[in-house]
Amino acid sequence: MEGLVSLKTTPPCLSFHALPPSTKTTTTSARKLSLVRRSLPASSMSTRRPNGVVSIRAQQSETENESATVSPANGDVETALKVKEWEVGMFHNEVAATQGIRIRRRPPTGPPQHYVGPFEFRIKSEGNTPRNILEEIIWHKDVEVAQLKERRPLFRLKNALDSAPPTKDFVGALRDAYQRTGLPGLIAEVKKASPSRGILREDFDPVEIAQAYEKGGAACLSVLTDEKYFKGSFENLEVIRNAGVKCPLLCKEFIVDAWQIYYARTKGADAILLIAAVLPDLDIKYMIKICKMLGLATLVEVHNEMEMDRVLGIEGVELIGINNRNLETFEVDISNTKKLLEGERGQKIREKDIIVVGESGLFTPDDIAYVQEAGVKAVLVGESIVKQSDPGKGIAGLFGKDISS
Ligand SMILES: O=C(O)c1ccccc1NCC(=O)[C@H](O)[C@H](O)COP(=O)(O)O
Repeated sequence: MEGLVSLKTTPPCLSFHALPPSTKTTTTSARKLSLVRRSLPASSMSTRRPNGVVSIRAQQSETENESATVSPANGDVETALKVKEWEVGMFHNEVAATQGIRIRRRPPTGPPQHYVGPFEFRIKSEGNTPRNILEEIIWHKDVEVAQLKERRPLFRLKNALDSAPPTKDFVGALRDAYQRTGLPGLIAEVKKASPSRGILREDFDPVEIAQAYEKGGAACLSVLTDEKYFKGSFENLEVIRNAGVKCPLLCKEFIVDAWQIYYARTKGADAILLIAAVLPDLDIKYMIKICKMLGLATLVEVHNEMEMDRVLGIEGVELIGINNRNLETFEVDISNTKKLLEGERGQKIREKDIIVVGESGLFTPDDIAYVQEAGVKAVLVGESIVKQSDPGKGIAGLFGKDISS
């Protein structure tokens, strides 16, 4: 534990004995926790601390620390589950690293924000500070999804899933648009803000923007649902779907858990984004299967050669997005699309009849021509069109011609 940064309600010298009696450990609960820990695989018995399980004093012995973490108020089972959940997160980080994935699912030393009884405090260390914005988003998402799942467990979504109308054909819409116009099919993004650009549009009406995009010739729409970093929401997805928009809808979310896919389906999604920089192969395979079962398309997003090679090795991928934005540094370079489609990779993509979507940083007809020349049959565009007073007309500006008919 490297440093206590801020302490909200906690006394200056935080120690186990300073805590109210309700947070003290009972001998039985400590014994039960130790049994749970013993039942975990040997490889996972590291000294790192589990999420939500806090070691309070830097100099405490391991036994004392464990005692201090168990709260009878929360219950033994809850504590045991937290330990297991944390172990799974750590295992996930390890598997991901073997596939060249640099984004860790969870902070290796536990979250910076801690709660013990009525106390809340922050501990900052190298191990709980995200290395870049994508990692920060993912750590936040992991916690957010755990809370959402608790409120709406899968079995509660069942009715909404059973009564959801059939999904629309996302891939078919892109193919049709390409055939109709001879230009890449447009996935137009309903995007209010982004971490790299801040607020893109103050007068943001998701339905108005979606309808303008549809009128302007978009084949599909992408709706950002992340609230914290993009000021999007699942409500936006739902209102756009319920407003009678015919374009298939991509749920633009940072998926870390299959639960989000089911939830997106209940909110009107027709397609889901899976980010290879975040998800190991096994997760991608599993999630593609779930999507297929639910009638959803998947757009699997890559940023570099290694991710492209991994994704090309996965069966059942129909759409690959090449993001020109480095999600770790924000740098945008549209030549990334060209680089990843050269040589054998491009050949494999054509053989597999995969549609490639060029994503991010596309502003002009020349940009569109450049990525089309590189081999894309679809593009995903946000900033350059959402910022126009009439986003529909912005589409004509982007393509250099009216593509609505
Ligand atoms: O847009 C960002 O700043 C961003 C930051 C971190 C992770 C993802 C981010 N964007 C998601 C996207 O991929 C874009 O919204 C999408 O490709 C459209 O890009 P653009 O046309 O440049 O708005």
